[in-house]
Amino acid sequence: SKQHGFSTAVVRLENLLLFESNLVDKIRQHMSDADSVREDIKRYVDDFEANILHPGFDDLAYHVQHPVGAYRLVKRLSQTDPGVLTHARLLTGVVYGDAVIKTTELPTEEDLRMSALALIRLQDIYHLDMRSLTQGQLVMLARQSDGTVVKQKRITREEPAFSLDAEDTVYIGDIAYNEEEYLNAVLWYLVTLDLLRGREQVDITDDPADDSGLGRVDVLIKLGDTLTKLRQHQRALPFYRDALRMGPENQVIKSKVVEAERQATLQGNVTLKMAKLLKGSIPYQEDYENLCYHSVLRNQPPSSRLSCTYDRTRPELYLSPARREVLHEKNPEIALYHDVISDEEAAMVRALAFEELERSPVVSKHGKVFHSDVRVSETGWLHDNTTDVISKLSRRVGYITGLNTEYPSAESFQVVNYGLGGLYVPHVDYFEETQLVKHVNRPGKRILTFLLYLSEVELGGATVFPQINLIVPAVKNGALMFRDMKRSGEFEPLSMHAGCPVLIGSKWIANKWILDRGNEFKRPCGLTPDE
Ligand SMILES: O=C(O)CCC(=O)C(=O)O
Ligand SMILES: [Fe+2]
Repeated sequence: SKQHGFSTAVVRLENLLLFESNLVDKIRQHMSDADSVREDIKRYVDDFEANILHPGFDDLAYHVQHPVGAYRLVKRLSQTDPGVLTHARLLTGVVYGDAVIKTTELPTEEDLRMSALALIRLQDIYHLDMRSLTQGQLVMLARQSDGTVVKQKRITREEPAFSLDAEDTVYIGDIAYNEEEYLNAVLWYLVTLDLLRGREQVDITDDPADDSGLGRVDVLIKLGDTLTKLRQHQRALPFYRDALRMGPENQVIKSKVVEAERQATLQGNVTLKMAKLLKGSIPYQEDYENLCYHSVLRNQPPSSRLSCTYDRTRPELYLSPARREVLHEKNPEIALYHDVISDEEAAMVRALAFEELERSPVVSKHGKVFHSDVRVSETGWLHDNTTDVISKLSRRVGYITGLNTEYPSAESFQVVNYGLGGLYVPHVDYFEETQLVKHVNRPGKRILTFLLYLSEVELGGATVFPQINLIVPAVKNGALMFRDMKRSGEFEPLSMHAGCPVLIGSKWIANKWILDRGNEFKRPCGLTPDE
């Protein structure tokens, strides 16, 4: 599989959009110099401007940090003829990236599919109102157990407004259906019907199919089929019947109605609850999703501020103490440090890592390394000797933690940029014996995680600990520290943690894992074995 893509690291989309806006500027210039350009180039420029330029809105990055804006960009470019961009580049001399690249790499069909999955995931976990979502607005719903909406919270800026049309929403519904996420598919198909209805009202021609040929009948059948998959035959029936009304001669629809009627009768009057199917492979999935949902709904600093102290325990920290906020006193000890790194340093780390970024791996129970949507991000490793900035930062982590951070007592920095709806589901950072894969960078056991937040995240992307009910917001330039191993040398299962899906933003972090090697004597035993 491909080692990177446009939906697995938001920074790639940011770069792509910068390149495009530069390119379009130059083409415009070219045109105003009275040179004519090819018709397809003109169309490309118009399309770009219609999608990206919003009067009074100059935050270019926001377009791709917003999941609907990003989806639109990926879709537009995955359908753009690469030849057009190649020609435009030759015409203007604008380069993509640092070097002149022969073929401009554009988002693919797979990128579009992953962008759709991101929207499905975000809508699901953050309970986003569908209709608002199609208008590019993120509105969180709170539902009571009986299904009534009790609270709504709008969480996005008003400008710019991106939108999804019926063609988009039915495509996303199909992606959900193919992933067997039927409950999600129903939502996307329902909003598609809604959009088609709205379109019919403004459409004077009485054509039930829209420009793309998508008709109401198709969507009604999809709804019926999806509800059938959910064994909701009673609920499927009205959709099949509506479809039949629009095409009374259609034998396929007729038989669907008959079959649904038969199944509904068999089922009797019991209405099955349409509950979300937890696939069981994600530990603490419900707690995780709840914590993530609340982290955005509340959008406030850490819930438990036990104490905040200035760490001056070491002379190196005396002049510039790291502000230390204790989030969990022990078992495991968890602290948030503020202003560990400067804006300039963070920018430098991001830039250095960019060249190294590759799709993030996950390690199975049996030590197999693979890619999965339980971890949507790209990672790049930075050795201490990369530059002075990195070695200085590594030493600083050593001062703060009181542990040795020099190889082989610690791993290199693992820098991460999350993708669209990027997340990392609950996991522990330590490796069990069965998982010990050969890794040159990991000559020991992980005893402590030091996680630096290298960017602001506008919405979402908190770090959460599902077993101890703790939310840690991604505080730029701050660092989260926790123990993966008890002082006695045993694993600390309560260190299980996760990265919540990024709703809006480009989330960057850097992990420094400190190993037992060479830190044995700096890791005195606690007073009790479980400490
Ligand atoms: O991004 C986060 O908040 C958590 C990341 C994490 O747990 C990891 O990279 O191991
Ligand atoms: Fe982790």
